[in-house]
Amino acid sequence: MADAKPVVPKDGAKITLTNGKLSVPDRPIMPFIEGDGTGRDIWRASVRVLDAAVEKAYGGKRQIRWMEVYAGEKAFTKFNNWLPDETIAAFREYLIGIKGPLTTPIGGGIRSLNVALRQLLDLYVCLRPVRWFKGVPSPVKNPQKVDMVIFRENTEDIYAGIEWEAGSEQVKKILGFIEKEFPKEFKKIRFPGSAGLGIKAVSREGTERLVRAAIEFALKNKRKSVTLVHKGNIMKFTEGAFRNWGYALAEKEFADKVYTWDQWERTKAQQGEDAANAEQKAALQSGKVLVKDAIADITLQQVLTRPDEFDVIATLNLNGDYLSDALAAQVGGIGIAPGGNANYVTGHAIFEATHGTAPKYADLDKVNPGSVILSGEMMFRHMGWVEAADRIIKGMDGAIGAHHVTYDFARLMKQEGVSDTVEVKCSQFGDEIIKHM
Ligand SMILES: NC(=O)C1=CN([C@@H]2O[C@H](COP(=O)(O)OP(=O)(O)OC[C@H]3O[C@@H](n4cnc5c(N)ncnc54)[C@H](OP(=O)(O)O)[C@@H]3O)[C@@H](O)[C@H]2O)C=CC1
Ligand SMILES: O=C(O)CCC(=O)C(=O)O
Ligand SMILES: [Mg+2]
Repeated sequence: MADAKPVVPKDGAKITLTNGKLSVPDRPIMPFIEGDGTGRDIWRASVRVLDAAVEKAYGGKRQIRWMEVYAGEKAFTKFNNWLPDETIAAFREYLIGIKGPLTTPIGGGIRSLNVALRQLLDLYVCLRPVRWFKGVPSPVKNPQKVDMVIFRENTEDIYAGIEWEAGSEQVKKILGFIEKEFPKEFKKIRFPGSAGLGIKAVSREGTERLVRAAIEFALKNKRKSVTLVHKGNIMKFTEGAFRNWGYALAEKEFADKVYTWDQWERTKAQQGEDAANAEQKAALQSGKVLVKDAIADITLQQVLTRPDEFDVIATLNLNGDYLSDALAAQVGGIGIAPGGNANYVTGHAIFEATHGTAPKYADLDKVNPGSVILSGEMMFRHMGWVEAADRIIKGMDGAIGAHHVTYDFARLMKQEGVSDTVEVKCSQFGDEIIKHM
């Protein structure tokens, strides 16, 4: 079996990070994973758009040197290995990369390769901006009110993959331990004989680095608020602790730049509600960012009914997963939902769509490549290649404005009575974006 060592482009150079500052050469080597299922069609369309944006912006002065690295079905077929060490090493060495979606079997089989990549590279922020592009069909009346940026904790929570199957020797051992050491809690396990078990680990360090990144983003981008989304009323020492550590971090590290609902509560207890309201009003008028919190279930209702009350959202891994797909629906769907996974200290980052491999559409040249293309747009902006990023936005606006769109947008546009809608293939949507750059 061949080894999975990537072929390094000869005239490319590495992106590096020195004293927290990215240094991007004109021909950066960029590792990419094509992805499973629809990933193949999407990548083919996306790479053309990304290259065209760079060409139009810099006329040959800058070019990406793509370097394929392997994971998922392609890696397994070629190398009998779902996630070769060489792939991790390449993302480590070249700092920034991009990937298509990878399949994860349900209820057994391999654990998520997507999650593994995030954990192995300690990419603790999953950043998923959700905003509406003019003309994108939406199931809600005011999609322009949706402008949120999700900071999803990416390395902890129930996603750490510490689980044991019902009936296994491991479960029997753990249950025996709980029964002996924590008999009161053991009694709360309704059907111990047939229960599977999972561990939800949420730490202060993990929370603090995520919330710090969210607040820094809000300050840098002049956003109004950061909402800590949790289910802390039920899961007190994990999700509740996330809320409490988040507030404490905000007040400790950003005292002169934020106002928190915890402060409001304390002032209310000491001086009454009017004083607390006046204090909050003055703080916000002076330009401070409001740090507040919301319980996860009602959040899912309120992001729909009162989207303008949400801006930056900092949340745990599972909540962030649910929220990102739900919010994507409001701005046209998962076909246009980009993202990035990053470690803000080491500089490592892998950009990827929010959606998965949509296997029923694999190799039909049908789905929307928009999410991966916009993930590339985020990547260019992150690299400081803003002119190329702007070209992508211009191309996307133009293609959508011309109503030449993939099936997902066409379906919604037809429902909205947009009579000149033309449904195009995945590859053709890429052409449309390039045409309008
Ligand atoms: N980061 C990653 O790599 C991720 C991987 N996955 C994995 O992907 C696999 C499939 O997961 P599944 O739950 O079906 O979720 P998917 O996101 O793959 O697909 C769900 C539905 O979303 C719509 N959709 C997805 N991608 C696009 C696109 N590019 N353009 C337009 N519409 C799109 C389709 O809707 P419709 O049917 O209405 O047309 C599709 O049926 C699983 O193995 C899962 O684990 C899932 C999420 C993220
Ligand atoms: O890894 C997977 O298969 C799913 C991950 C996912 O849904 C996500 O990160 O949004
Ligand atoms: Mg998801």
